[in-house]
Amino acid sequence: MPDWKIRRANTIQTELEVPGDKSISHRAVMLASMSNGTCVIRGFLPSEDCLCTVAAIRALGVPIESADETTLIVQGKRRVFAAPTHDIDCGNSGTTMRLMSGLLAGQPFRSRLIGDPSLSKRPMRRVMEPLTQMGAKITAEGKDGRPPLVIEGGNLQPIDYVSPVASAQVKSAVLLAGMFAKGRTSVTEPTQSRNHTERMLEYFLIRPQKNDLTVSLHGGLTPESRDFQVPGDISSAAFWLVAAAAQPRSHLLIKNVGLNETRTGVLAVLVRMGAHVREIVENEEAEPLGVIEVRGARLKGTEIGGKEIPNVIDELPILAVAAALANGTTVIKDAGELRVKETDRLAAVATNLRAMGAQVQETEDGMVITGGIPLHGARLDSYGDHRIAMAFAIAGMFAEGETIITNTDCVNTSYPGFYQTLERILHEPPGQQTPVITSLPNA
Ligand SMILES: O=C(O)C1=C[C@@H](OP(=O)(O)O)[C@@H](O)[C@H](O)C1
Ligand SMILES: C=C(OP(=O)(O)O)C(=O)O
Repeated sequence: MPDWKIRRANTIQTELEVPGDKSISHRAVMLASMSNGTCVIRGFLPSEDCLCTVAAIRALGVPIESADETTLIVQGKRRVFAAPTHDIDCGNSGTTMRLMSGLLAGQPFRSRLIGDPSLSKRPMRRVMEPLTQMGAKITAEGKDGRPPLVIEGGNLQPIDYVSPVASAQVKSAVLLAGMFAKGRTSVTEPTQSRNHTERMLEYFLIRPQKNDLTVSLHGGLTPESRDFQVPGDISSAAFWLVAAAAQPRSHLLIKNVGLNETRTGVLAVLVRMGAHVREIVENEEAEPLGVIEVRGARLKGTEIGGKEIPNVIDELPILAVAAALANGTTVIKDAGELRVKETDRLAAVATNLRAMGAQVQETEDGMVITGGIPLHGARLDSYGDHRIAMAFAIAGMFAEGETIITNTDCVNTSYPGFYQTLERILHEPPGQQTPVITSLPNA
């Protein structure tokens, strides 16, 4: 993909939808593959990360057909998989590697998981430790628990695992392995992370139990095959939410978007920053889904930390951009996990914001942003990280002069079509944009 060239944008007055949720798409394919029949997954996200999960599951002998780009038909294999004949390539996707590790830990064969250069630098001990305690043999071929991973599984014992990190990937890896263990496996996390695995296990009638920060399940059960609707990804919506929230007179409606309470922290933060945000859950089957409406305002700084962090973890780059556009100081803390994502997101955000003229002080586990200083265009690297590319495309919409984002192919890992929507918003003057026809009641 060529470099993106971005100029200051008009106000946004439009409505749009975002592609399917990435976390939920991965999990839907994995659980459907273990089920006892055919599952049709609608609204699937056809991004590179999720297609890695599809390829990984196909490599285990599970037939997956695509009726169209966003509809998959998965023939569940009742938790009995075939040994892969080649390495499983997880590409850029931490979720694929960590969740597949859990599933493969339960299989009586050897598999090898590889990733791209970015994934090959990410820590895997966090899943190796509990899965090894359960009885799987896992070797990391990279330094200090880095990929590739070689897994020889089967014959698992249940554990009660107390995770040192609030990570949905760790929790999900242990729960997926627990499906193959003899007895009850539990995971306790330090703070609530996204709960899609628990919700989906419930939907597929595995009936996990939840007690505060502990989730447990009985091994040996086969998920009951069911069709599944994936909602739009609120982490993808977050880019447009900030673009509208930070611009007085903007008005944006996002439809068919996931509103799971462990993912909507971005809305709470934008409200604290002074934006007018409303959400309505219209449908709740496996996952709540509905509409978000945002009206822009002059934003003000806030503090983001503690228990809120797992709920906004992927939105912190775009929230840092919002902070640079807001009046006053924003403090982001307790977010050290950002250093082990696709790139060191704290360093990448601080470097790029500074290149645009913002005042940012990076800390060990966050940053302090003094907002309100006008941004100017700059040439910015994405560092191969989709969320950095998209966050700074939005920053460019508020900057004087031209912003160039290089290394933009990475956006296909989570949001194919992002640039097309960006172009539509940049080039359609407010009067010609798809109008916001529906406004939520009492708007
Ligand atoms: O479970 C998931 O689908 C995810 C969990 C989060 O990672 P951690 O579990 O490492 O916090 C998040 O950053 C990632 O984008 C997706
Ligand atoms: C961190 C992310 O994903 P993953 O861990 O699956 O690579 C993300 O999408 O921001």
